[in-house]
Order: sequence, then C-alpha cells, then structure tokens
Amino acid sequence: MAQYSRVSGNVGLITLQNPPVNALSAAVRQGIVDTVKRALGDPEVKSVVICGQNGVFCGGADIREFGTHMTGPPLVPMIHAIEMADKPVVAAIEGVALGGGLELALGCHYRIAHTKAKVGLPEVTLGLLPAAGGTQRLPRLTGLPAAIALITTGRQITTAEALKLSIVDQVTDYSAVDTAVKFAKSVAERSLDGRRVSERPCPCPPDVDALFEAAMQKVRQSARGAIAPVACVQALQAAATMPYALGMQREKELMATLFTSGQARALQYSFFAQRAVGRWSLPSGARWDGSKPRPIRKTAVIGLGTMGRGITVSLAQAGLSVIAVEAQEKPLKEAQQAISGMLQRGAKRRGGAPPLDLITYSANLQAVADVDLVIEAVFEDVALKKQLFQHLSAICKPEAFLCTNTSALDIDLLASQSRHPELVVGMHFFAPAHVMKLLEVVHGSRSSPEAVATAMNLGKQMGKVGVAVGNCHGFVGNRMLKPYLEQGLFLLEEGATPEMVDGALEEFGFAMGLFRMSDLSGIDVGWRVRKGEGLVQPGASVRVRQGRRYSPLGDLLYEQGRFGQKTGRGWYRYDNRHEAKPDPWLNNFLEDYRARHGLAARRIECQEVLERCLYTLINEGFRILEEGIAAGPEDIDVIYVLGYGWPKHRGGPMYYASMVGLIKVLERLEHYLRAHPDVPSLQPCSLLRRLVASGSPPIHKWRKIIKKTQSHL
Ligand SMILES: C/C=C(\C)C(=O)SCCNC(=O)CCNC(=O)[C@H](O)C(C)(C)COP(=O)(O)OP(=O)(O)OC[C@H]1O[C@@H](n2cnc3c(N)ncnc32)[C@H](O)[C@@H]1OP(=O)(O)O
Repeated sequence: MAQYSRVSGNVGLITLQNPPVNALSAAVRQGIVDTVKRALGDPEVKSVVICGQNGVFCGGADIREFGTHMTGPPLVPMIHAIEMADKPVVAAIEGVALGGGLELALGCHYRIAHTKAKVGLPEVTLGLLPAAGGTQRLPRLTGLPAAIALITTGRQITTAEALKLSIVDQVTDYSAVDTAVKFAKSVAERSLDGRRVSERPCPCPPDVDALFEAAMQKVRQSARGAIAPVACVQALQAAATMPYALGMQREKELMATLFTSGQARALQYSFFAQRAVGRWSLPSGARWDGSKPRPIRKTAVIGLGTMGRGITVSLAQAGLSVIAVEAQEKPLKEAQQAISGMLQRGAKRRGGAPPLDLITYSANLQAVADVDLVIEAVFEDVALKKQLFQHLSAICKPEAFLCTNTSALDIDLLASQSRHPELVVGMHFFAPAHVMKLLEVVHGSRSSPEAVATAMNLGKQMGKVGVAVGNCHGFVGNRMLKPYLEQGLFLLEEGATPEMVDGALEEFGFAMGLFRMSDLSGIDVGWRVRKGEGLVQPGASVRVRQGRRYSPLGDLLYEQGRFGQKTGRGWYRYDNRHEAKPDPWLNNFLEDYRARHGLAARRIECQEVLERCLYTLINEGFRILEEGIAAGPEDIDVIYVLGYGWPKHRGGPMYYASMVGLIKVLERLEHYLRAHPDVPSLQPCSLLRRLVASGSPPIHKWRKIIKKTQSHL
C-alpha cells in the first residue's frame, strides 16, 4: 500500500506502507502508481516526496513474490512515469533504499538521505540484477567503475559514500522526510532539465574495453560459477555502449534468463533460510519466541590464540567490554599487539575509532570474576577444558554464562564440571572469527533456553548468523565434514590425485577443494582429532580400523612432517606460502602406497568425486536431522554456506539434494555402497529413505516428516 497526503500546503507526500521493510509488493506498486497519478493530477500540488513508513524507505522488490504468479503494475514503467513527471519528485531515504527501493529513488529527480541510512543494489546476492533500470541509471550517476563495483558485489554503502558518488544529493542528521518536504517546496518551480538520470550520458573512460575485460575477469574468478555477476557486467556494458532505451532492453533480456534460473531460486532460499535460523527451537520444545535472552555487558575471552583473538575483536567491535585472558605474559603481549592491529585495520575499513579501550588484558583468570559471560578458546584438549570449567565455575559469579568455542568436544562433559550446567553452551566460531559470519550455538542436554537465547542474541550483536544445534561429536558442520574428507582419501587410494579431487570440488563451486582446505587448516589438526578418536596407530598403515575401512594417508603425511601450508608441504607443495602446487613427491608416495596395498589405480571421473564426497556429506546431514541435532534442513544449509565454503548459488547441501532429487541421491549411495560395503557412511540414512518413500516432498515440507520420524524413534 501507499498512503497519500498533502503537506506543507502544496507538497504531495507518498508513504510506502508494507512492514517491516516496505518491500515493493503488488499492492505497494499499485499504491505508488495510483498516488503518483493523484499527486501529478492535483493542481494544488507543486512537488512530490516519496518516503517509507517507520523510518525505512524501501527494502526493494518483495522477494516472496518471486516464483509466484506476479500481478500488479511492473516496476520499470512505474519508475519511468515518476522520472517523466512534470513536477519535481524527491525521494526521502531513511533506513534503507535497497534494490528496487534504490531504483525507485534513482527514478526520482532528487534524493535526500538520512546520515544513518544505507543504500545499495544487492540483487546479485539473490541471483538477479537490478532490472528496474538500476544497471542503466546508476552508472550515469556514479561513473562506470563505481557502478561495476556496487552492482557486481551488491555492497550496501553509507549515505556519506553515496553522497560522494552522487547517488544522493543531500545527507541530513534530521528527519529525511521533513528535510525532503522543505527541499521539495524550494524546487517546486525549478526546471527538471538535467534531473532525469536516464537522459544523462553514461560517462565512459577512454579505456572502457579494458575496464570491462578486467571486470569480467574479476567476477568470473570470484563468482565460482555464479551467473548473476557476469550478467551484471554485461548489463553495465550495455549502459556504456548503447542508448538508454536499448540498454533497458538488454537489462530486461539478461534478467529474463536469471529470474527463472536455479541459481536465483537457491540464493533466495538461502536469504530466507538465514533469517529462519533465528527462529530456533530445541527438541525440548523451547523456542526463540518463548525464551528471553539476558543482556550481556561484560564479557571475557580465555585463550588468545587465533580463535580467541578473533572472538575478542568481534566482541569489542560489537561494543562489549572484554577481559582478554592468556596465562603467559609473552603470548599475552603478542596477542595484545595482534588484537590492536586487527581493531585498527577494522576501524580504517569501517570508519570511526578502534574500540581499543573496551579490552582489558590479563594473565590472571581471577580477572573474570565479575563478567556476565565467558567464552573459552583454549587449546582443543578435553582435560585442559574440563579443568578450566572447574576453575571458571569457582571464580565467576553464579549467574555468569560459560561458553566454549570447542569445535567438537562434548558440551555435557564440560557442563558437568560447572556448578551451573544450565548456563553452559557451545559458541563455535569459525576462523577468522572476526570475519566469518557463522556461529554454531550448541545446546547440551542441560543448557537452559535462556542460555541458548543469550548466546544467539550475543551472536547477533556480533553480526553473526547463529544456528542452534545439538550436542554430538563435531556438532553439525564438522560432523558432516568427516565422511566428505574420508571419501577424498579413499579416492586417492583408488587412483585420484589431490588436484583432481580439488579440481572437481572447486569446479562445483567450493571456495577450496578438500585437500587445499586440509593443508590450510593443518594436517596435524586432523591427525590430533583422529588420535583423540583412537584411530591413529603410529607407523601402521592398516586399512581397517574400528571395524571399517580407514585410510591412513593423512596420518602417514603427518609422520613425514608434512602439516600443510605452515610447513610448506602437505597434500601440495607451497614454494610461496599460499600457492598450492602439485607435488611429484606426493604422486610417488601415493603410487608406493597403492603398490604396498595391492591397490590398482583406476581412472576416476569428476562425477564420481562429486557424488561420493557430496552425497556422503548430505547423508550425514539426514542423520543429523533424524537425530534432532539440527532442527531443519535450513539450519544445515546456512552452516555450510556461511562456514564451509559451500557455493551460495547452490543453496546448501540439503537444498542441493532436494534439487538433484532425493531418489537419485539414494540410488547413488546404494550404488557406491555395493562397491564399498566396508564404508558405513555410504549406508543411506533411514530419513532419506522415508522422504523418498513419501514421494520426495519439497524441502519446506521435510520438517513435518522429520518430526514424524523422530516420534517413531
Ligand atoms: C529485480 C529485483 C529487484 C528489483 C529487487 O529489489 S530484489 C530485492 C533487493 N533487496 C534486497 O535484497 C534487500 C533484502 N533485505 C535485506 O537486506 C534486509 O532484510 C534489510 C537490510 C532490508 C533489513 O535487515 P534487518 O533489519 O536485519 O531485517 P531482516 O533481514 O531480518 O528482515 C526483516 C524481515 O523482512 C523480510 N524482508 C526483508 N527484505 C525483504 C524483501 N525485499 N522482500 C520480502 N521480504 C523481505 C525478511 O525476510 C524478514 O522477514 P522474515 O524472513 O524474518 O519473516
């Protein structure tokens, strides 16, 4: 809807009304068309202001309408009619002007924005392009380089930056609506020559071909198979080389391909999934809407290694006071220096002062006595963590929440060391913790709903997307990684090479193949985990452990001192620290290994790599759902997209499975199980079978079937 009123005598005020973000639904678009017509037809009205209710201009097209039968007036002619109006139209931007919201504002003759508002064209993040004229109007205002940067990334910018780029005409600390109304009065009689953005030329630098070549190369490299960023560059190229009307035609054609693409559907699923995980529920029935978080003011981080430093930075950047504890003076000093550097670099990027004063450093655990919440990030050693929880329980005030950043250990075991196990939860951050958006909030069997709500809320304050998960070894993300990594090793035994396996996964869209990832995180780290599980037998190369197929390849590499990037050698060779190069040593090592075990190398196709690695990971996801460790497929998908480099445009592993077809996933798992009966992770999960038996329902219906499955267990 859009409300119309006449204010200040002769200004027509149009207010978009569609909470919470005034998205441009069919009713809103119809409202705009009607009210603009009314304002332009009213002889008393000399100028018009468009604003949004509740301090939000507009969050863009209504994403929920995509994929439905769309009705109502289309955006392009609606915005065109505003631009062609013979009375000045001013956009009053508060909150956000995003996507179609900004495109609507670009169709107005003037834009006045509040200092705290944000603007941007994030369509690319939904697998689309700004197809309401955004690709044609924005470069006419900002020039091509800035438009390319904004449209291909979807980055949202402050209005200060928008002012510099000429996207807005004026920024105000006062009410943008009041300012816009005053401004509209002042320009009521002014000519609109030069104010219609579509009538301006698109400024082209002399080296325009080189500019687009570089832009295309950049998006192809970073898009990892995503088609929308490429289409964005193509639409901008049309703005640079064609008259406006033809550019609009090109924008429309490109959009038509994107709009119905599987990638757009996956990205839009992911958008809503990232919001749905905030509405968490626990197997006990406790839910987000019935559990109140406690406000947290003072926090502490124990252990200032890589993770502890990132968590400290993230807490301080969220405005919380932090006591940062490291037992030894020298590492404490080093951490202090590193954290200060991180905060300073962050402040440079974000603007403002680095929140250095919020952090107090201490080598004494007693310093945390007064805090509301502790996050321990000490070395991943169960005995050490148990002891720490005993100390914390004795030192901290009784109502303090005790959180662990463990990536796999038993939350219940740690909680049992505390006098208040109900206040213990896992807060599993991902490295680098001040950058990565994912947070697994792990509830133990005794964690209170209040503790879960508080950790989820704190995560939100820190800018993270929290996903509430149950307690099991590796929780959701790392647990699913295990069969995936295991398949990688089996494939090497059978004839593949690390570069071949990684190539297939990177071609699929992963940020990094599994062997490059293992080299980055450290082969020694995986070895320590397997040792903890009793799987490592130094010197032995037996291929069956604990009654199932086991590949000791990773352990053998560890014994060679090849820990990955940090030692310059791992699954690859690193002559400079980051560039992974195939290593002839490794090929000889694999050949020797196969010869020793009588394994004949065979030719392995990419499809087999993908099916075995991905379907076993997905199968573990179904087990996780069946056990209630994750409440729904969206939770798993958000974890994989935000924490494990799963290609965003493929929605996440469970969404991918639903697209491939559950029956196919089941059949291929059965096929590989027949070939490898000693690999239990290939045994299809009963939930997967049940879903297939129920006719493979769409993903949004899985929860219901999962609930039924759980009630049968
Ligand atoms: C062609 C395509 C065109 C022309 C487009 O415009 S595509 C849409 C482009 N716009 C966007 O991509 C903006 C998407 N929204 C956001 O980035 C954020 O929601 C926000 C910055 C606008 C607000 O953020 P925040 O305050 O954190 O709130 P939430 O993100 O939690 O959102 C609140 C609820 O609003 C729903 N929402 C948000 N935007 C839209 C939208 N454009 N269409 C439909 N619904 C929207 C969002 O899903 C939340 O609801 P729930 O999912 O929690 O029920």
